[in-house]
Amino acid sequence: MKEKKLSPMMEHYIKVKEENPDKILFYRVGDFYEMFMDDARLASQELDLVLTGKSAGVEEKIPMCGIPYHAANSYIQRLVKKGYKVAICEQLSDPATSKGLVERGIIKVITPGTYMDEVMDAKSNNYMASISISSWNVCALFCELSTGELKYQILDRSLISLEKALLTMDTSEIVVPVTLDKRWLAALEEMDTITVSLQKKENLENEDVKLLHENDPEIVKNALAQLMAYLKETQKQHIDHFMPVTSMDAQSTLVLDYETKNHLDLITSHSSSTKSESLWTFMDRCQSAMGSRTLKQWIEMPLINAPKIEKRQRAILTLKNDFILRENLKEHLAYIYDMERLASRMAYGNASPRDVLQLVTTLEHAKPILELAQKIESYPEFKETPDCHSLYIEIQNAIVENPPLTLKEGGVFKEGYNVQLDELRNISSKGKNTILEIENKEKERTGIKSLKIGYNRVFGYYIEVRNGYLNDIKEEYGYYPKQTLANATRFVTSELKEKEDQIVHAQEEKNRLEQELFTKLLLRIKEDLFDLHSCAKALASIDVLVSLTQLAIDKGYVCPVFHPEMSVKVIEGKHPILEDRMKKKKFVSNNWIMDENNSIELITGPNMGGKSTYMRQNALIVIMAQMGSFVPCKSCELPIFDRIFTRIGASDDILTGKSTFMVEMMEANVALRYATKHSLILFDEIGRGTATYDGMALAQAMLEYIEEVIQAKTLFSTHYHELTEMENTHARVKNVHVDVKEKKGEIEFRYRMIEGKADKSYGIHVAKLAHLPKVVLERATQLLKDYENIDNTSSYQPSLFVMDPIQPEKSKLMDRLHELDIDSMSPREAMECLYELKQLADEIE
Ligand SMILES: Nc1ncnc2c1ncn2[C@@H]1O[C@H](COP(=O)(O)OP(=O)(O)OP(=O)(O)O)[C@@H](O)[C@H]1O
Repeated sequence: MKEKKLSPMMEHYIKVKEENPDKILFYRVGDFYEMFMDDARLASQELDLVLTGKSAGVEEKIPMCGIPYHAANSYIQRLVKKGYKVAICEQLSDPATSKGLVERGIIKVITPGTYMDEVMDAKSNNYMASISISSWNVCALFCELSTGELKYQILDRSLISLEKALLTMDTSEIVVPVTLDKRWLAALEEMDTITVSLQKKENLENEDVKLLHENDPEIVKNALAQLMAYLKETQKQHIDHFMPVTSMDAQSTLVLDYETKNHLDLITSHSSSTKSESLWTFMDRCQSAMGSRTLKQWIEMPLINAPKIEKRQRAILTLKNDFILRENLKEHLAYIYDMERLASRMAYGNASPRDVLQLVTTLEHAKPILELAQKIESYPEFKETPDCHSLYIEIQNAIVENPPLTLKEGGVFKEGYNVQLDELRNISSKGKNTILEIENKEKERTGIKSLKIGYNRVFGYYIEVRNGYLNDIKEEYGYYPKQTLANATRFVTSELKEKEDQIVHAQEEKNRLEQELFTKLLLRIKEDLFDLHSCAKALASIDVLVSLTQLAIDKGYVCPVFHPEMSVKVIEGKHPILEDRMKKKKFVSNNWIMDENNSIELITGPNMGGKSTYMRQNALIVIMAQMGSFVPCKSCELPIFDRIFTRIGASDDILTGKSTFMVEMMEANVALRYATKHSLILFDEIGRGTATYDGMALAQAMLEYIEEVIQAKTLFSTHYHELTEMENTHARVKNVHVDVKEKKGEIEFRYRMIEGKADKSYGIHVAKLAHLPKVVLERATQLLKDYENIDNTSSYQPSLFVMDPIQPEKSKLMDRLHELDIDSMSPREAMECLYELKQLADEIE
């Protein structure tokens, strides 16, 4: 018996699938994208599709599911959001005219990092990162296809720093070299939210070299070459709408690492309370998506340069004082679409006529916005910003006021824009009249009143005559029968055919010409891409400045003052979000005052007393101040901080599954190693995760180290009351505590920070508030009395020993030496590394 073989189409499918094992293959068959075998099983589950079977030549049916091609976008979006890659295998030849198997091939691969449909979340970025590794360090080159942004970060050669950098940027996909160390690859693949793609090494194409600056390190060049090769492979075209790469230079911004951003709920809120929100969503009064994204960047990267901060402050002050200017700007900003993404989509070539309309609307308002913004004196660059007005005039002259959603429907261009298009439009619209004229003429000469001319896709135009009148058709009329129906016959005449050819031809020509003109228009827009991006950036900044002004006005915030000394004077500071959320109770404001010689505020007081809130509010005030915003307090004098370290609340490590205590120690370690005199450290109940004496000993040792060596401004909350003794022995330690009132065994929280130490913990009182069983509370009270009678503190000695300080530079040097993989270094890398080691060593002196 002859062995059954797979059908040629299935054989082709299997071949393509073998070449793309890590992608879900959308295989175009007629009006559907079909998925087969494992892909079909997976997609049917992920997309709730019905799994059917296809007879593909062999006995057993092959699992199959499909989606209509016109609805593919939403399915692709769902798969990509879940981290899958989708390869689109399209029909490349027309099934109607091709003989044998229709030619098919992959036209595009859509991945989490390359997805750039218009429905993507407008306010958030979708970064993908190309990772290149040398034996010395790691470069993460972040790119956003939808905005054309390229920026890099150079990190230590450590997996943890890479993972944190990727999480900080909310990276959806990474491209790594195929040669990547197996251990690293496995760890990166384990990260839940990131899709990993491998790429072979390629050289950087000449035209992409212009994206780099002369002094960009070699490792950045490698990352760019790898990224461009990957994009070419997946997008099947060379991407040429990127802006030149920029460095995410840590030196010019206040460093907030991944943990700090999380602990302070800067971008996403981690609290389970539905009322809570992040600082970003709280502050955001931007009218455009570009503005919201820029505000996010300002929050994540506050400045450390006083003139740059003051530039933003002065702009807010101008806008605050000029009501008319502010209101006029707001009026125009309401019409600003996502110009950054629109311009990139156009340069990429997948823009729709509606996108072009949105760009025109944006540009129409860009000019008055930039003109108005010239009044903001601290931003002289707004005077130089291109308003792209001539491009606006050109597009406006081309596009109708209300263009259709897609090009297919036609009617995108204005009358008078192109002579040839007008002529073709004339012919096809006249065509309808011509057909009507023929119908009337035929009715007259045959005398058949019911005769009519119709159209179908198979026969084109035809004359339909009811069968009862067939005898009235004379031979000289030249009627050729085309189709016989039950009660009528359809004919054509040579005149009808000739007119039909003209009409159909004009229609096809018209469509082709509109497509051609639209492509030309996109290319014209692409010529101004650079200007469009600078204009978009300026509009986004103006939007943020107006938004910050409105926030300051709505909430009565004040302008912070910066000084070179390391003293802090925040009068009546408030937690911006908590203050706003409190409806029934009033938020109690608190001063935060630390003079030059003060380094540590040791905060004691009962649980629920407001210690964490006080620490967080101070960190948020610092961040808001250094991003240029006004702040929630009565007056505010601050130094410029270089970095904020936080250890607040209990959390496990989402990366490596470390215990709460371990994470606490690791975070404390980072602060102790890298904090400087200009840093701000927030330690919330450090040491509570272990036995009391262990915890207390660790806490005191850390405090002593900060006090004696680092001298960073530190807010340290604790329930170890013994630590408050340090105030007497360590000059830079100051005790503060939260005020509570105790009345007949009940406590009343005052949320006010006052000088001095707390005398009691009130833990049992708080437990009572939580409605613990009465018997448990009674037993605890009794035990507490017993404990208090044993004098524990007499054995406790606040230490005065002087520690050998860890020099941050020295530990950095040692870390680097340990990390070195000398065998895999090229002579050049070895040389570069030697220079860097020498520099580190010099810094220690
Ligand atoms: N300044 C304030 N004004 C009004 N209410 C406040 C203030 N500070 C805190 N609260 C309220 O008290 C609650 C507890 O505050 P917070 O978490 O800061 O206490 P805590 O002292 O850190 O407690 P624990 O030691 O248990 O962590 C807050 O959720 C808020 O509702």
